[in-house]
Amino acid sequence: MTSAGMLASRLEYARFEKDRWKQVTQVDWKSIKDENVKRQFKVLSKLGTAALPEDRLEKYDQLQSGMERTYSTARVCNLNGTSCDLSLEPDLSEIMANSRDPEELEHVWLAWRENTGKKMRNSYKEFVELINEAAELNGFSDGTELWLDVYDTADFQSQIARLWDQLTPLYEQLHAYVRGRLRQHYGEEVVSRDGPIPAHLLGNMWSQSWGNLLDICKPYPEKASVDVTPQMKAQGYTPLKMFQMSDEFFTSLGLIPMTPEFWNRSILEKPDDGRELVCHASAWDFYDGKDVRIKQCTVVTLEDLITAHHEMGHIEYFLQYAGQPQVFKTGANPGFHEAVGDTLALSVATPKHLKKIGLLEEVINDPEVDMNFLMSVALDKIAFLPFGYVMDKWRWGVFSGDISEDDLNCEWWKLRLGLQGIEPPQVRSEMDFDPGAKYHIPGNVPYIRYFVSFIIQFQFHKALCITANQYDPNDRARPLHQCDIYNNKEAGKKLAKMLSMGASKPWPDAMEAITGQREMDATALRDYFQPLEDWLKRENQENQEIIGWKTDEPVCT
Ligand SMILES: C=C(C[SeH])C(=O)N1CCC[C@H]1C(=O)O
Ligand SMILES: [Zn+2]
Repeated sequence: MTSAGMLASRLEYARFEKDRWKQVTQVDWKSIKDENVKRQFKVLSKLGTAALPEDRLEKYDQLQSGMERTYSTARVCNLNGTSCDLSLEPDLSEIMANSRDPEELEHVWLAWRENTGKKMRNSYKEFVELINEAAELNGFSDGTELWLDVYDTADFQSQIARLWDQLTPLYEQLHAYVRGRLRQHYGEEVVSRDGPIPAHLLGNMWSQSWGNLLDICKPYPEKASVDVTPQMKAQGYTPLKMFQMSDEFFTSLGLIPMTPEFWNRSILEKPDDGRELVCHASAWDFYDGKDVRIKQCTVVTLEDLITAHHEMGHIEYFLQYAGQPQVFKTGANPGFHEAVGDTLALSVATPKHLKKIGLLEEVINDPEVDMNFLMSVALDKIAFLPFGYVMDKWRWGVFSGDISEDDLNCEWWKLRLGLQGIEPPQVRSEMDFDPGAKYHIPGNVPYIRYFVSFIIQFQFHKALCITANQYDPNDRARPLHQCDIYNNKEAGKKLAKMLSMGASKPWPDAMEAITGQREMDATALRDYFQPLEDWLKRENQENQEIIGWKTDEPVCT
């Protein structure tokens, strides 16, 4: 469909939404006794960006599709300039993951931002005005209030701040250890003893997950690591096989199998016919209980096998709540939708499960192999937390006006330095717009959902592991990080019960259905990583690593 065609259908749908909204506002729905019906009206009483006058909505869509197009068509040159057609997926992501040449990493890091964020700065400023205009038309103060309304939680932002405070000590231990290993690898000239970590050395274009540094950060380098990418390639894995394996995990729990429409209509590999595609992985619901699809430019790596489970989690959720009224066909809150696949992936990534599926020859019951595994999970899950927070803490500040439009980039780097303890390879300025180098900013996808997901997926995992008799808090022989719920129908039943609720009840009810708790709680995450946290404290003490980082060096002027 052309962008003009997409625009026309967007406007037509906005007209439909506005008509429906006008009808709803004429009903005294707040006095309806039936809780389920009242809840449906409450959802329909919010209009979102469709409240904008048509010319402003058209501008909103034009700005967003323009920024997304800039992002998804960006190409950069390699270090020596012999090729200038490198795209993010797979080229630049592969370099950021595997290159150990600081000069090449710095070049790719800078070139990507030059060709994405920097080109979007003015569009984004105008886009923020329209988000705030839509918020006010919905009776909210700004875009932040509009975005957080879906959580229906009065003190949501302070709950997030509290969760991050609880997890900062663990993050600082990991940060100190990783900085130490990177300093050993690259030398003190490149990585200091007490400063922030250079962002381009962390194995990922946005420093959001550090799992690609396992070769440098493995606690016991001489012992097996669980990055089974080589075995996947050696066994001739294909993207299709990766999704079939994920489907098999879901059905082993008694959950709903992927539909024929899914297999016939999904795009599981980057097309090689020159079609431009937004390669960022996504899952799509066509709301008929059968037509569900994934679009993912999958490569054969463990990282993409985990992402495949992440996206299949969205699909399973779509299928489970297909019987709900239309307005309830979504997650209990956006974090729930992001947590489903990751929860199952916590079982898939275990050495025990990788052996079951033939990707690990043997699982040596060796505490050092175990520590290597825990480190691989922490490099993704713990490293991610401050990034997940920064992405929306910055946008909340921009929408509310706490961050002025003249300070967009330097306020971004103040948060990146303060919360993540990372610094850019070169001092940045307000000529740059580095937030725009991350898909979810031009794509206008709220991000705190992933922070919420990384907390609650451990609550879900812990509850399902207890149900599957794979974890007993009082039995050290069965630690949480070794749990694999594969094939357990009881755990599957408990998960399905929560998923089938969709958004028909407030999210604490859905949380209670699976965990017995009614709030987000970081205890399960801390329990999972306890053995690693103890190890990190000993290791950092032995190596006299400094915990924390200096913030006096300018990162943006
Ligand atoms: C996989 C998706 C699509 Se819903 C995604 O955007 N994620 C999953 C983890 C965090 C975030 C990212 O890639 O930045
Ligand atoms: Zn997702």
